[in-house]
Amino acid sequence: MTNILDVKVNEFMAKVIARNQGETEFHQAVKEVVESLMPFIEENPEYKFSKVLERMTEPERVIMFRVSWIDDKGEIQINRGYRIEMNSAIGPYKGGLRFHPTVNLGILKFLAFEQSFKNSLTTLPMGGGKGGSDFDPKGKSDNEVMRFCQSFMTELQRHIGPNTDVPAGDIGVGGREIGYMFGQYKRIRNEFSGILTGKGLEWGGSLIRPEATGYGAVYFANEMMQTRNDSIKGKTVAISGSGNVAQYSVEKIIEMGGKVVTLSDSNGTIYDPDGIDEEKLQYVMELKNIRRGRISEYAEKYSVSYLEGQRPWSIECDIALPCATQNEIDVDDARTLVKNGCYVISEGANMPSTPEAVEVFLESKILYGPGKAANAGGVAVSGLEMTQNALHLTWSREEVDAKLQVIMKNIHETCVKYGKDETGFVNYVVGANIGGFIKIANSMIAQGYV
Ligand SMILES: NC(=O)C1=CN([C@@H]2O[C@H](COP(=O)(O)OP(=O)(O)OC[C@H]3O[C@@H](n4cnc5c(N)ncnc54)[C@H](OP(=O)(O)O)[C@@H]3O)[C@@H](O)[C@H]2O)C=CC1
Ligand SMILES: O=C(O)CCC(=O)C(=O)O
Repeated sequence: MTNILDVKVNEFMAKVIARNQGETEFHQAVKEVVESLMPFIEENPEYKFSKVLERMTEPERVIMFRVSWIDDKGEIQINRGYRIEMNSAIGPYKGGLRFHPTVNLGILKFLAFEQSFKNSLTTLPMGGGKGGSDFDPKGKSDNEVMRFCQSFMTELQRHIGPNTDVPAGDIGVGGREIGYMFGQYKRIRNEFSGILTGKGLEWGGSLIRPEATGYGAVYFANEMMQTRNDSIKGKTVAISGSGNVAQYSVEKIIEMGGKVVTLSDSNGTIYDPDGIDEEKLQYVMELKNIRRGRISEYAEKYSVSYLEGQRPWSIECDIALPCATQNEIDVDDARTLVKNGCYVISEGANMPSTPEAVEVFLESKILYGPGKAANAGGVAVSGLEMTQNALHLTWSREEVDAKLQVIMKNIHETCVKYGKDETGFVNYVVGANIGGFIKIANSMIAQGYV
């Protein structure tokens, strides 16, 4: 028999799909949230009458612009730039910029939508936003990346500000790109202010911001495991990706006594059964952040297996940390992980599991931490960077890390509060969605029908 709530979800989604045609990742992100929230909204009619969810799925503002720049051969290149200003009910728009050839409107809208909930979960005053470009930094010289970033910021600077919209990094945007964009903003506006986070330490950045997403995802896994009197010590961990989030996840897992056996990039996976130790991690950081090489070089250097064109999910592990990109765990990967004994998933990436994969994790009753809760540590420390900028001071590494740990603990508690069912099982998807929603929804109602 069809459930009345399913009918309502389907009706809601039919409207979202009709208004946002072809934006499949956005539909996916919205559906997951609507499925979690529909029972809660039915029980709390003030949210229904004020159409909060309908308003939350419509960005407050979408900015799209041309980015022209000149490559090293003197040829003009044209890319498209975006900024999605999704929701400012609880603070200035906040969220990363992604530079990757797959970037399009639908992907950025899914990211901005998820970001609004994630930022609310941190308890810090940050609204949701996301942006980027279909520019591909791979294979470009530093000068080409600089010219692109300068052109991108020449337009973006009109739309951002420390109390308006504060972008940061995401895929393809790290310290180098943030530096070039910050320099261009300062040149145009003649103003040194906290308009980006992830800045260099010498010019307004926060200690622990580069580490924060990876560390936070590991802290979140640890919090989930503690509910079963378990810990990371002695566990085998599979990690995907080899960029910012993956690298600092490895660092924290090593520190907490676990063993990381995989890393990957878009070409393939390395499998190191002895584990990636601190020295090997330094090699990965140099390979990826300075030489900008491929992870296959790790396999050659340390004589371990390289699984060309494959993701890490066939490797036996206790804990999986997807830290690459959206939809990188499909239903078959999820079944393989569970069959092989994996019982903790903490998502460093945004929406890395397909809806069918999430269903497998929830049905198996493993500890599954969705990205909007598990990877909130990055934006949380961005929020702390904003606070330090506003106060014109800097906190020590220990202070920032302590605050990050408290924030991750609180996010976990919020998920438990709203996600625990009558059997005692915690559905972290439901918990994160309801926990993130309430603060935004109440603020939107208080601020009128805008
Ligand atoms: N940086 C942050 O603070 C935060 C990041 N995130 C999320 O974490 C994930 C990783 O981001 P981050 O580490 O910053 O990005 P980086 O650019 O530093 O690294 C991305 C990694 O993922 C791989 N990757 C990217 N796209 C694909 C793809 N389509 N298929 C397979 N592999 C891919 C890259 O491989 P290759 O080099 O081959 O492209 C690289 O190893 C993203 O989902 C991001 O949204 C979430 C919260 C905060
Ligand atoms: O630090 C930030 O502002 C954004 C981080 C981010 O892009 C994310 O949480 O997905």
